[in-house]
Amino acid sequence: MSVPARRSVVFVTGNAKKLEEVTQILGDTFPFQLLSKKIDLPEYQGEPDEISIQKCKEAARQIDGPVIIEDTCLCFKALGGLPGPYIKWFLDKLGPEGLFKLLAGFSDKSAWALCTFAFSAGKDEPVQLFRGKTEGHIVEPRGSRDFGWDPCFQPEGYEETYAELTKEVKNTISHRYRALAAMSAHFSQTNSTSPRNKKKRQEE
Ligand SMILES: O=c1[nH]c(=O)c2ncn([C@H]3C[C@H](O)[C@@H](COP(=O)(O)OP(=O)(O)OP(=O)(O)O)O3)c2[nH]1
Ligand SMILES: [Mg+2]
Repeated sequence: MSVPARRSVVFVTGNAKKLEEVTQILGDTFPFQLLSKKIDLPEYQGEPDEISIQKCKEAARQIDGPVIIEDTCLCFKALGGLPGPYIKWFLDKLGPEGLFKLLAGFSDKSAWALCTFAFSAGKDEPVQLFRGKTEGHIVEPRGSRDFGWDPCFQPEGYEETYAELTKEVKNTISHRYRALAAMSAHFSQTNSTSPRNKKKRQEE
Protein backbone atom coordinates (compact mmCIF):
# COMPACT_ATOMS: atom_id res chain seq x y z
CA MET A 1 0.00 0.00 0.00
CA SER A 2 1.46 3.39 -0.95
CA VAL A 3 1.86 6.09 1.72
CA PRO A 4 0.04 9.31 0.74
CA ALA A 5 2.49 12.17 0.05
CA ARG A 6 2.62 14.88 2.68
CA ARG A 7 1.24 18.19 1.38
CA SER A 8 4.00 20.68 0.74
CA VAL A 9 4.19 24.44 1.13
CA VAL A 10 6.89 26.84 -0.07
CA PHE A 11 8.41 29.27 2.43
CA VAL A 12 9.37 32.30 0.33
CA THR A 13 12.11 34.46 1.84
CA GLY A 14 15.28 36.21 0.76
CA ASN A 15 16.72 35.87 4.28
CA ALA A 16 18.83 32.77 4.95
CA LYS A 17 18.91 33.37 8.74
CA LYS A 18 15.11 33.39 8.89
CA LEU A 19 14.99 30.12 6.98
CA GLU A 20 17.58 28.61 9.33
CA GLU A 21 15.55 29.56 12.43
CA VAL A 22 12.25 28.42 10.92
CA THR A 23 13.75 25.04 10.05
CA GLN A 24 15.24 24.67 13.55
CA ILE A 25 12.02 25.70 15.29
CA LEU A 26 9.66 23.53 13.24
CA GLY A 27 11.81 20.40 13.14
CA ASP A 28 9.53 17.55 12.07
CA THR A 29 6.50 18.93 13.86
CA PHE A 30 4.87 20.85 11.01
CA PRO A 31 2.08 18.96 9.21
CA PHE A 32 3.29 20.24 5.80
CA GLN A 33 6.54 19.38 4.09
CA LEU A 34 8.33 22.75 4.11
CA LEU A 35 10.13 23.67 0.90
CA SER A 36 11.93 26.97 0.47
CA LYS A 37 12.46 29.43 -2.34
CA LYS A 38 14.83 32.40 -2.17
CA ILE A 39 12.98 35.39 -3.60
CA ASP A 40 13.43 39.00 -2.50
CA LEU A 41 9.79 40.01 -2.32
CA PRO A 42 8.96 43.73 -2.41
CA GLU A 43 9.21 45.64 0.88
CA TYR A 44 5.64 46.94 1.13
CA GLN A 45 4.50 49.89 3.25
CA GLY A 46 1.62 50.04 5.72
CA GLU A 47 0.48 48.27 8.85
CA PRO A 48 2.10 44.88 9.60
CA ASP A 49 -1.02 42.87 8.69
CA GLU A 50 -1.48 44.68 5.36
CA ILE A 51 2.20 44.22 4.50
CA SER A 52 2.06 40.48 5.24
CA ILE A 53 -1.10 40.03 3.17
CA GLN A 54 0.40 41.84 0.16
CA LYS A 55 3.68 39.94 0.51
CA CYS A 56 1.86 36.59 0.69
CA LYS A 57 -0.34 37.36 -2.33
CA GLU A 58 2.74 38.26 -4.36
CA ALA A 59 4.52 35.06 -3.24
CA ALA A 60 1.46 32.95 -4.15
CA ARG A 61 1.32 34.67 -7.54
CA GLN A 62 4.98 33.92 -8.24
CA ILE A 63 4.94 30.33 -6.93
CA ASP A 64 1.41 29.54 -8.15
CA GLY A 65 0.80 27.16 -5.25
CA PRO A 66 0.66 27.02 -1.43
CA VAL A 67 3.05 29.51 0.20
CA ILE A 68 4.16 30.89 3.52
CA ILE A 69 5.89 34.23 4.00
CA GLU A 70 7.09 35.99 7.12
CA ASP A 71 7.49 39.66 7.98
CA THR A 72 9.29 40.96 11.04
CA CYS A 73 8.95 44.32 12.78
CA LEU A 74 11.06 45.81 15.56
CA CYS A 75 9.01 48.44 17.37
CA PHE A 76 10.27 51.07 19.83
CA LYS A 77 7.67 52.24 22.37
CA ALA A 78 9.21 55.73 22.64
CA LEU A 79 8.83 56.14 18.86
CA GLY A 80 5.19 55.07 18.73
CA GLY A 81 6.07 51.64 17.34
CA LEU A 82 8.58 52.76 14.68
CA PRO A 83 10.77 51.62 12.96
CA GLY A 84 8.28 48.68 12.96
CA PRO A 85 8.08 47.15 9.46
CA TYR A 86 10.78 49.57 8.25
CA ILE A 87 13.44 48.09 10.54
CA LYS A 88 15.27 46.58 7.56
CA TRP A 89 16.23 50.04 6.24
CA PHE A 90 17.07 51.41 9.70
CA LEU A 91 19.27 48.39 10.36
CA ASP A 92 20.98 48.68 6.96
CA LYS A 93 21.82 52.35 7.48
CA LEU A 94 22.45 52.51 11.24
CA GLY A 95 23.45 49.02 12.35
CA PRO A 96 22.66 47.80 15.90
CA GLU A 97 24.75 50.64 17.46
CA GLY A 98 22.74 53.27 15.61
CA LEU A 99 19.45 51.65 16.65
CA PHE A 100 20.56 51.94 20.28
CA LYS A 101 21.63 55.56 19.78
CA LEU A 102 18.26 56.37 18.21
CA LEU A 103 16.78 56.10 21.70
CA ALA A 104 19.52 58.21 23.39
CA GLY A 105 17.09 61.03 24.15
CA PHE A 106 14.43 58.75 25.64
CA SER A 107 14.40 57.10 29.07
CA ASP A 108 11.94 54.48 27.80
CA LYS A 109 13.99 51.87 25.93
CA SER A 110 11.22 49.31 25.79
CA ALA A 111 10.54 47.58 22.48
CA TRP A 112 8.85 44.57 21.00
CA ALA A 113 9.64 42.23 18.15
CA LEU A 114 6.62 41.23 16.09
CA CYS A 115 6.62 38.38 13.63
CA THR A 116 3.78 37.67 11.24
CA PHE A 117 3.54 34.48 9.19
CA ALA A 118 1.09 34.50 6.30
CA PHE A 119 -0.23 31.42 4.53
CA SER A 120 -2.09 31.15 1.25
CA ALA A 121 -3.15 27.93 -0.46
CA GLY A 122 -2.49 29.53 -3.86
CA LYS A 123 -3.08 32.64 -5.94
CA ASP A 124 -6.62 34.00 -5.57
CA GLU A 125 -6.94 32.06 -2.28
CA PRO A 126 -7.42 33.90 1.05
CA VAL A 127 -4.47 34.75 3.30
CA GLN A 128 -4.32 33.58 6.92
CA LEU A 129 -2.11 35.40 9.45
CA PHE A 130 -0.31 34.06 12.54
CA ARG A 131 1.42 36.51 14.88
CA GLY A 132 4.05 36.25 17.58
CA LYS A 133 5.33 39.04 19.83
CA THR A 134 8.26 39.18 22.26
CA GLU A 135 8.68 42.16 24.60
CA GLY A 136 12.10 43.50 25.54
CA HIS A 137 14.46 46.48 25.63
CA ILE A 138 16.91 48.11 23.23
CA VAL A 139 20.39 47.95 24.75
CA GLU A 140 23.98 48.70 23.77
CA PRO A 141 24.84 45.89 21.31
CA ARG A 142 26.30 42.71 22.80
CA GLY A 143 26.91 39.24 21.39
CA SER A 144 27.44 37.66 18.01
CA ARG A 145 26.82 39.67 14.86
CA ASP A 146 25.43 36.97 12.64
CA PHE A 147 21.79 38.10 12.61
CA GLY A 148 20.59 41.71 12.17
CA TRP A 149 19.45 43.53 15.29
CA ASP A 150 19.75 40.53 17.66
CA PRO A 151 22.73 42.21 19.49
CA CYS A 152 20.64 45.20 20.63
CA PHE A 153 17.41 43.40 21.62
CA GLN A 154 17.25 42.07 25.19
CA PRO A 155 14.08 40.04 25.75
CA GLU A 156 12.06 40.63 28.92
CA GLY A 157 13.18 38.43 31.82
CA TYR A 158 16.68 37.82 30.40
CA GLU A 159 20.06 39.39 31.18
CA GLU A 160 21.33 38.49 27.69
CA THR A 161 20.52 39.93 24.27
CA TYR A 162 19.04 37.65 21.59
CA ALA A 163 22.59 37.52 20.14
CA GLU A 164 24.07 36.33 23.47
CA LEU A 165 21.46 33.64 24.04
CA THR A 166 22.03 30.23 22.51
CA LYS A 167 19.92 29.49 19.43
CA GLU A 168 18.09 26.85 21.49
CA VAL A 169 16.96 29.50 23.99
CA LYS A 170 16.20 32.22 21.43
CA ASN A 171 14.13 29.70 19.49
CA THR A 172 11.88 28.97 22.48
CA ILE A 173 11.07 32.60 23.37
CA SER A 174 11.37 34.55 20.14
CA HIS A 175 8.74 36.43 18.17
CA ARG A 176 9.36 33.91 15.37
CA TYR A 177 8.89 30.90 17.66
CA ARG A 178 5.59 32.31 18.96
CA ALA A 179 4.20 33.00 15.48
CA LEU A 180 5.24 29.54 14.29
CA ALA A 181 3.64 27.94 17.36
CA ALA A 182 0.35 29.67 16.45
CA MET A 183 0.62 28.53 12.82
CA SER A 184 1.56 24.94 13.74
CA ALA A 185 -1.29 24.72 16.27
CA HIS A 186 -3.75 25.93 13.63
CA PHE A 187 -2.65 23.43 10.99
CA SER A 188 -2.32 20.52 13.41
CA GLN A 189 -5.91 21.19 14.50
CA THR A 190 -7.15 21.67 10.93
CA ASN A 191 -5.44 18.47 9.88
CA SER A 192 -6.88 16.46 12.77
CA THR A 193 -10.42 17.71 12.08
CA SER A 194 -10.26 17.38 8.30
CA PRO A 195 -12.94 15.06 6.88
CA ARG A 196 -10.28 12.59 5.74
CA ASN A 197 -8.73 12.38 9.22
CA LYS A 198 -12.14 12.21 10.92
CA LYS A 199 -13.10 9.27 8.69
CA LYS A 200 -9.72 7.64 9.39
CA ARG A 201 -10.30 8.00 13.17
CA GLN A 202 -13.81 6.50 12.88
CA GLU A 203 -12.37 3.51 11.05
CA GLU A 204 -9.73 2.91 13.75
O1 LIG B 1 18.45 40.30 14.56
C1 LIG B 1 17.43 39.90 13.99
N1 LIG B 1 16.73 38.89 14.56
C2 LIG B 1 15.62 38.41 14.01
O2 LIG B 1 15.01 37.48 14.56
C3 LIG B 1 15.20 38.99 12.81
N2 LIG B 1 14.16 38.74 11.99
C4 LIG B 1 14.27 39.60 10.97
N3 LIG B 1 15.35 40.37 11.12
C5 LIG B 1 15.78 41.48 10.26
C6 LIG B 1 15.90 41.13 8.82
C7 LIG B 1 15.47 42.42 8.12
O3 LIG B 1 16.56 43.32 8.11
C8 LIG B 1 14.40 42.94 9.05
C9 LIG B 1 13.02 42.39 8.79
O4 LIG B 1 12.58 42.68 7.46
P1 LIG B 1 11.84 41.57 6.62
O5 LIG B 1 11.34 42.20 5.36
O6 LIG B 1 10.85 40.84 7.46
O7 LIG B 1 13.01 40.51 6.30
P2 LIG B 1 13.94 40.27 5.02
O8 LIG B 1 15.35 40.15 5.46
O9 LIG B 1 13.65 41.27 3.95
O10 LIG B 1 13.49 38.83 4.51
P3 LIG B 1 12.17 38.45 3.66
O11 LIG B 1 12.67 38.13 2.29
O12 LIG B 1 11.25 39.63 3.64
O13 LIG B 1 11.58 37.26 4.34
O14 LIG B 1 14.80 42.52 10.37
C10 LIG B 1 15.95 40.02 12.24
N4 LIG B 1 17.07 40.48 12.81
MG1 LIG C 1 11.69 41.69 3.37
